[in-house]
Amino acid sequence: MSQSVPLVEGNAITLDLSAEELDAQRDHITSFIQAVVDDAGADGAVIGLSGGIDSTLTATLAVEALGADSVHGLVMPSDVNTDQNMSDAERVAQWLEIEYDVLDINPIVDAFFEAYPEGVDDQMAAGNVRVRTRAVLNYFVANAESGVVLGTGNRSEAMTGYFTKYGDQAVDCNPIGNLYKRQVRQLASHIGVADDLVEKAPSAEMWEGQTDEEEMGLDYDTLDAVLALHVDGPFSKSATTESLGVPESAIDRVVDLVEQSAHKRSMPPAPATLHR
Ligand SMILES: Nc1ncnc2c1ncn2[C@@H]1O[C@H](COP(=O)(O)OP(=O)(O)OC[C@H]2O[C@@H]([n+]3cccc(C(=O)O)c3)[C@H](O)[C@@H]2O)[C@@H](O)[C@H]1O
Ligand SMILES: Nc1ncnc2c1ncn2[C@@H]1O[C@H](COP(=O)(O)OP(=O)(O)OP(=O)(O)O)[C@@H](O)[C@H]1O
Ligand SMILES: [Mg+2]
Repeated sequence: MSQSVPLVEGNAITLDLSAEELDAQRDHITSFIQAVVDDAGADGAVIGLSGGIDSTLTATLAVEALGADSVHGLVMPSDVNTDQNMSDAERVAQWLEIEYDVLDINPIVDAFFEAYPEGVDDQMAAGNVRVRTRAVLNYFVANAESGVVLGTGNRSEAMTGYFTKYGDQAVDCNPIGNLYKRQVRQLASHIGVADDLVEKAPSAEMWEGQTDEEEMGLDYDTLDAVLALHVDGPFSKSATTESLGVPESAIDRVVDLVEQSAHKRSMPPAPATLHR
């Protein structure tokens, strides 16, 4: 199955995967996780659990790939996480029967804020500190337990740069990185994740009340379709506009997000070697 060529029948876009395709994705991703852990010579995997669908699906597939004894979940509340999400994160760990710890990141984040109080009122800067603090803890556990850190980034986030550089992106692999967000939900539902988790509004929870769709100014179904048709696929701007019935401004917004975030998808550049 190709992710780079969207399926279009007439004017209907079928980003949706069939049951056979979802089974194939399930096998493909679990094989990928096994290969990453084997190649690293690691004993298992560490994953942050947020109660959101990306970490829930990734953890579920990791358990299928490695066994529950080889997956360690970290639930890392801060004062801007909802109790509902944190209890959902614990519920997922219990459902999967994996070892997990609840690590309060507030004291760590506060230490950063005390070190540089000038940044505290900058919602984005402060939110990114929360995200990067979790990355440090993921690697603390991975180093100590000879594990790899499983990322939870999906294709829609990767393409738009909707992640914190060296934060939730600081991982050893992204098992669901080939799936658009809509397909993440489909696969999660297909493999038996509870409906309330599949249907929950996506949120980075970097500040109170944040939702992905509000911040991006786009709903995921539109974003995914524009990515699949126009950015990954061969459709022109006008053909995409016509097929989806969305304004050109939505296409421009997506293209802008993709272009502006190019720096997040490559290694930090250095000047070319000067020959002596
Ligand atoms: N052109 C360029 N070339 C090289 N580096 C460049 C650059 N432009 C910015 N930078 C660097 O990148 C920094 C900005 O990037 P970054 O620090 O990531 O911060 P930024 O992209 O401003 O914010 C992170 C975004 O990701 C979203 N997010 C984060 C975490 C999780 C989730 C989620 O869905 O769960 C979503 C969050 O809501 C926000 O929209 C700048 O401070 C600068 O250091
Ligand atoms: N409070 C938290 N505790 C542990 N891990 C977290 C927490 N918040 C975020 N993470 C990690 O950061 C990842 C990125 O967050 P993101 O919001 O994109 O994914 P999600 O919460 O799993 O799904 P959704 O996008 O639907 O909310 C999470 O999947 C999880 O691995
Ligand atoms: Mg989330």
